[in-house]
Amino acid sequence: MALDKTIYIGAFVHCATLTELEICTGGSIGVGDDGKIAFVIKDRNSESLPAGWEAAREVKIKDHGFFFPGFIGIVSDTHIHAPQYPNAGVFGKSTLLDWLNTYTFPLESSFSDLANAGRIYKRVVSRTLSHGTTTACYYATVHVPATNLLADICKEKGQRAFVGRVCMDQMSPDYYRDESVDSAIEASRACIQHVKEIDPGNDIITSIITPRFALSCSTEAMKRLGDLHRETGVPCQTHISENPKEIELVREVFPECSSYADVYDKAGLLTPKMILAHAVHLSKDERALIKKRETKISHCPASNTALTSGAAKVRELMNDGITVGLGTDVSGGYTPSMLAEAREAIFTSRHRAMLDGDEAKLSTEEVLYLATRGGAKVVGLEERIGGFEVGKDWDAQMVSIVGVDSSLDLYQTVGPVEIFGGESWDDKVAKWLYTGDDRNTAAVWVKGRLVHKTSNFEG
Ligand SMILES: O=c1[nH]c(=O)c2nc[nH]c2[nH]1
Repeated sequence: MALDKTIYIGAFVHCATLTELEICTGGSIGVGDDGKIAFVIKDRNSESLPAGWEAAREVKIKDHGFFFPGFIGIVSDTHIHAPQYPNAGVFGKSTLLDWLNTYTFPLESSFSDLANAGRIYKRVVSRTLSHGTTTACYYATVHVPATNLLADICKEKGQRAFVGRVCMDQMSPDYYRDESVDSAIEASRACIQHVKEIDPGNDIITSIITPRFALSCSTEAMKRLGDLHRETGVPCQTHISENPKEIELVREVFPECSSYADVYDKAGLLTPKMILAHAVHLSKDERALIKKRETKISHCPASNTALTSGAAKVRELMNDGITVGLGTDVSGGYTPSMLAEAREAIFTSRHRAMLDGDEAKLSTEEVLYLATRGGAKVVGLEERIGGFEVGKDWDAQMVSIVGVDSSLDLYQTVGPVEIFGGESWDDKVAKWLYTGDDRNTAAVWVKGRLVHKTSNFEG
């Protein structure tokens, strides 16, 4: 469907590098009818519009707001369990292995009911879009029809998504598991085929091979999934080194492997197109192997704290040259908001700094980078999304922030971000990060298509 050529006018902010934001307060970005950025004007006072754009539609930022790249889930969200959304905030005092058995497997098994799956998946996609998540890496369940439905819903609502059918053929409950290696592979192939049919060019939907984690997959299943990965080129995602008891069990179940990372490596799964979630307790040798294989990591700080899994050493991972993004890990993580996740990443890093020294601290700029450009690299789309450059897709959110006006009632302002007038632009971005929420996400676009808007959006 062709889109209107549109010029987005006003302040825009994106990550120039890991440590620097580029803030253009008087900019214009032209987006063509193909949803791609056609031009970027950083200062409207000194540059004029390219020819042919005089009659284009205009969308203007008001007050203290700005355009920001969509989150890659890494905001992009690089790790989210869509079927677990009804349990967001429900985890008690559990830790990973009892949490899976008490809360997670019973809920996921209910996705054999397609009507139930549709109700929940529609909500997850709408909710994550409302928080500015333009790309999400979803774990679905073992069920083929429900997984395919999630892909259909993402396509219909316009969210860029990686959709994975979960494989689990061992150490899983009788009521929720793959019956055999053959049936697991066949079901994975069926989901890959479905995505090929609904989006042959992976324009916005991509299938992703998803062994749940080493404990729930036999060596044979992981090897066959590794073969499927090589044969199809379809990316992969799984969990690694999240919880000490889990790691101990992996050692017992796979005595022939030298480490958790080695289990995946021996199966042919440790590749540049694999996303490993958590990576809390990796050894130096495992980090070196992951770096060598160019495998990516999704840092999930909210979940790691909620399930008391540990505080990942993100600075160490980044210093090693490993590509890191952010994941909400709903429902190990309590929030579908990447903005909240970015805050959690900052606070987890402050706790690390109290143990390891100040270098561990992550800055505002760094977590916003992880949530945008970092996430784009994790999902292999850094040429297409993550920042505002000519040729990239317009995956963006309009951040709406109004100044404090004493004539307005407390609840007539937009969300809890309070701008009193003395703030620099860096301060405004920091205030959004620390105090903002989805009320500040006035509109969201994926590949130029408006996929979410609130009453604060006029355009
Ligand atoms: O955070 C997590 N969520 C899950 O669903 C899961 N499964 C295995 N390991 C896991 N970790």
